[in-house]
Amino acid sequence: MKIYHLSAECYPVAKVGGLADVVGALPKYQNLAGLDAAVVMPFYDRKFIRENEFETVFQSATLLGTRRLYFEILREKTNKLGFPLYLVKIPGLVDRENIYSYPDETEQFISFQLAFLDWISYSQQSPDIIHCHDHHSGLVPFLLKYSKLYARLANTPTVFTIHNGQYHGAFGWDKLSYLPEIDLSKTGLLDWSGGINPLASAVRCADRYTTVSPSYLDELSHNSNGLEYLFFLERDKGIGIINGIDTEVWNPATDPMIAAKYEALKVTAGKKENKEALCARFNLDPAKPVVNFIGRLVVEKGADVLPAAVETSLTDYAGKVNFLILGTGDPDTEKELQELKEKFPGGCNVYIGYNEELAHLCYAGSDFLLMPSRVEPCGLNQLYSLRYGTVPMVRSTGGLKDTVIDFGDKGGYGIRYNNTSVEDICYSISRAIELYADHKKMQTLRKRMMALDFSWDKSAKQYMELYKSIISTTTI
Ligand SMILES: Nc1ncnc2c1ncn2[C@@H]1O[C@H](COP(=O)(O)OP(=O)(O)O[C@H]2O[C@H](CO)[C@@H](O)[C@H](O)[C@H]2O)[C@@H](O)[C@H]1O
Repeated sequence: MKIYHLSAECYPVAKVGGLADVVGALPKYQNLAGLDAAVVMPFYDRKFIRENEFETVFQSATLLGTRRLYFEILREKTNKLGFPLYLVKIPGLVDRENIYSYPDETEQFISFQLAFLDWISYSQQSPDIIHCHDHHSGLVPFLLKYSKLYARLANTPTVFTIHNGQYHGAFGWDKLSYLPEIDLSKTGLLDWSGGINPLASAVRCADRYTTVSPSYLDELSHNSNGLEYLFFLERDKGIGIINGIDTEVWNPATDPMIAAKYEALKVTAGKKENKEALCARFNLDPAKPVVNFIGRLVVEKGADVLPAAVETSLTDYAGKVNFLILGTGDPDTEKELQELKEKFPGGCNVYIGYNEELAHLCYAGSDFLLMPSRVEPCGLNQLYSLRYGTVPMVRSTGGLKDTVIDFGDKGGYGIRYNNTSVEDICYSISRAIELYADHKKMQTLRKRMMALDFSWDKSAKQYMELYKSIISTTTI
């Protein structure tokens, strides 16, 4: 079965967050299971691409309105990621350093999708499934079905996965001319609230859509930044499949990015060594619990309440807890966190920026991982923390609800709370401090967490079943 995954991110080529982790891992597991899965993504001026060898497998020109854009499809020569990796390069438009936030982002992602479709169309390919991820590739299901240019591919089965339903990639109807000739009676399938909405269009036009956890599928009809009614209407087309993690990249027994490798049997000693390295680097006290936050400093992740929650905890439980925050995002939150670092030296430290290696050390060396997310479609951080024997402290939402059981419940191992609020976070911190003091309990929980299996095997199987069910219905 031939599958193309289309995505703006893919680890280790270009990563901003969890989308990259999923697209960098799922195809690998699919190939191990006997499928033929490849990734197609935009070209970026980044280290991985500069340092690896690529060959041009196709070149042509596509039309974006009246602009004629030359493009190339490059393929990584050695399949070193465990799957074929293809890059769409369009000089001057899709060849820059950053992944997001250029003023012509709409033009970038539309032309990326058009070049991909031109390539498979002109080179007479017939993939069994085109699997699109998030809004950056959300126009593909519509274009396949309703553009005359791609009529040969009109019955190609498509799956659309929503990693983040808050971003839609919407743009105005004045840019309709960027699309090739389409069936104008179908333009309603592009529209939401008076604009072209790639996420909404993909939900309607893909054969099936998936969310990265079952709970998130339920939540989208209550909270999806204006698409609630659409998700209510299209509920039956959706399926929630929880993300897995790449257990080769995230493995404390072999991880080259941590200070000391460890297995479940030696978890106490292994974490101690990593914690000492982490505390030495950030001037924290290894005798106290280290509570860590890793992620984008945005409202979705509850980062705006972090400064007040950390300050209140460090005041109310003075001398009993340390905080370490690794993230980047909203400038006001960054500033408030930096101020806390000055106010509580030795109690709180902050690393503003993106640092993959440090993230690994944090999962290994922290005792608790705080995730007060308002929205969390799946969440990978809590899965990584479980793998490294670090207790996740999560707000009960989306994938966090589906993957973390409170240690007060039977078989539990994490800390759960209901609200993204200073009160709930501080109360959870008090529970963490108490738990940390009980060495025996901590050891039991660490072993329990490390024995959990969140590898891709089960989820990859669910995607395979989904593909098969779509193929069997589209070919009848
Ligand atoms: N400053 C920093 N330095 C180093 N590493 C950092 C970092 N900030 C974040 N990371 C890393 O980025 C990843 C974040 O993944 P998440 O799944 O938690 O969130 P994200 O919101 O990006 O993904 C969206 O897509 C994924 C995948 O489907 C869903 O799990 C999630 O809920 C959804 O919001 C992790 O690998 C984390 O370690």
